Amino acid sequence: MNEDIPNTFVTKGLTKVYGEGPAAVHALRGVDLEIPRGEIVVLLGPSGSGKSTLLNIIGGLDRASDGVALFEDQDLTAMSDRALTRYRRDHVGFVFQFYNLMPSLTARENVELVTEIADDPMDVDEALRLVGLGERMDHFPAQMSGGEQQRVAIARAVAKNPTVLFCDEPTGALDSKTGRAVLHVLNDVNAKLGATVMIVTHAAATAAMAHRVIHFADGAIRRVETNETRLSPDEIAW
Ligand SMILES: Nc1ncnc2c1ncn2[C@@H]1O[C@H](COP(=O)(O)OP(=O)(O)OP(=O)(O)O)[C@@H](O)[C@H]1O
Repeated sequence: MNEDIPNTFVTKGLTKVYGEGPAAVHALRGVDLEIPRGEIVVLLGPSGSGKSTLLNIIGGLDRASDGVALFEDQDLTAMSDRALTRYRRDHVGFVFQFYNLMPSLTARENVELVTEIADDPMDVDEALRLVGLGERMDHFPAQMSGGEQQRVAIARAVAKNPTVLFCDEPTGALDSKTGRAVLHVLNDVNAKLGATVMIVTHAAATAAMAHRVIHFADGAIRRVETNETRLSPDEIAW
């Protein structure tokens, strides 16, 4: 993390076109964006409006067609594949709707998969305690509820001490109680570790816990709001 740079991400004219000619899909149509360091940012918008595409590009999983995406002072759009892989490994944690845990490994071993290759990892037990699974470290995914599995996935993502945590529909498969518990964990990760947290969701009420809310439509940003007061996940109407 470079403390002298106020924004984790800056994008200028970020454009993504899938396919060519009449079949071309304009997923991002020139997105200009600033994501300040250490914020929780929620991205809202209709299905197909480009939210995941943006996350994938600034998360180093996909390439832009045009425009610039800066992470701190590094231009992701100019990086080699190798540099992009290193960026992901050193700085980025991902949490998806489906947890992608290894079924044959315990919670602790799933997290160790990441800490073994990370530069400056957290202690594995500490990461599992942070998500409230201190007592479940030796359990396998099949022995856990959906919310618990998602918390293992979050522990795995945060254990490498990421600069930024990307969450694509992190509560999409969860009931309201477990969804809230997962949002609490994301709040804690932001507050205690200082990670910038970006959440794509269809659960619009989640926006109340964010510092900043970005509304997407048709591959472009329509509106950015900042919340003067933020709600705790407990106060969010589901
Ligand atoms: N690999 C791909 N090839 C072709 N088109 C794609 C690809 N990925 C996404 N798209 C298209 O790009 C547009 C933006 O998709 P994206 O997944 O970013 O939207 P989204 O806002 O995240 O949607 P959702 O809320 O449904 O996840 C959509 O029209 C989608 O069909």
